[in-house]
Amino acid sequence: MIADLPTRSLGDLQALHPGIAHVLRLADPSEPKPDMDFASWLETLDLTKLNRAGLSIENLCTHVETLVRQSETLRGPLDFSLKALSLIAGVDKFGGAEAFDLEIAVGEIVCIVGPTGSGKSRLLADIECLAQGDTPSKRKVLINGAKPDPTLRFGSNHGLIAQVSQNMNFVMDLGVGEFLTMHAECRQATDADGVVADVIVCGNELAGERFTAETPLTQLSGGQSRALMIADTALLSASPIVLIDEIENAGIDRRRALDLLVAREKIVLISTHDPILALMGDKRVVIRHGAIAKIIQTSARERACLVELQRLDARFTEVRQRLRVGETIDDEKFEVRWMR
Ligand SMILES: Nc1ncnc2c1ncn2[C@@H]1O[C@H](COP(=O)(O)OP(=O)(O)OP(=O)(O)O)[C@@H](O)[C@H]1O
Repeated sequence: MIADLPTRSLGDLQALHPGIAHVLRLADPSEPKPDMDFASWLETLDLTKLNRAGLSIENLCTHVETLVRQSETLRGPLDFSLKALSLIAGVDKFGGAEAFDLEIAVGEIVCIVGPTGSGKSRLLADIECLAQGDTPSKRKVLINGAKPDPTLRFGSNHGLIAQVSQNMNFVMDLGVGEFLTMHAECRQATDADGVVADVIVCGNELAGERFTAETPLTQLSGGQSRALMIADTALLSASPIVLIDEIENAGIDRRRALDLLVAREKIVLISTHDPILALMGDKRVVIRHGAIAKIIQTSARERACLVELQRLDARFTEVRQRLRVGETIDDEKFEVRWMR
């Protein structure tokens, strides 16, 4: 959880993002309590009523936290331009020295690979909190080659990093368009309607399955919500560093998603178990026992393999789609194509 969230007043939180005011009202329709802190307010909630509204303390906290982070990343441009992000080596899970530092330039995509539990999310979390030797991995993060200004680190409004997390369950009873309009307003976009329409078009290109401005957020599928958040991060967020904890392989156009983010001159780090995504990066970082064990530049031959893998993936997607809609795959024409 964001460190100071429990002690922030409801009034402060509401002022941060109109979506937060909406969620708080949903959970507690009684008189507003602007002076009460978030933790004390949670204790006053009636769990039965909360459940009836489709909420729980856990998803309420996750949601408010997501919106607080979003309001931070929706802020105006930073007052400096990001050129490079560096991760100075720390220690592995056994306290042994990590073998490599990591240098990432603007416009680069870095994929983080490694077995389950090896420490991929830890690496992303180190970047997210601009670690300074004070996390289990003892890594240090540098911005443009220097230790980040403490205001960037502890000011809860730094807007340097946007995170697209695995947990994108919306609890808000809002349409996609209303939700995006709130973002555009927070961001003080000059053409809010235009940018909202662009995010919806992009989200649809990524998701495959169409949604509209009127689609309620709660009805989006996992893939659609992820696609919406990626389009929103690319087009509306000012943050130059984007952290993504896996993009589902079902249904999202991964290449387009990455192109969209990189076109905005962002540094993108993706933790993934997906071979296609892993090969789409400029380089991939291999994590073992909590530390960087290798940094591999994606070679021309690997890129050629990627083309072949994408061809197979397209076939696989086609079979999935046909089976999903009740078709069979035993017609001769399809078999001939499949064997090619
Ligand atoms: N260098 C380290 N030192 C100490 N603990 C670490 C280190 N790296 C990772 N860990 C811890 O190991 C556990 C597993 O790490 P993490 O969740 O990052 O793995 P992961 O590779 O993301 O797993 P998955 O693929 O299942 O999502 C976490 O509790 C994490 O804090």
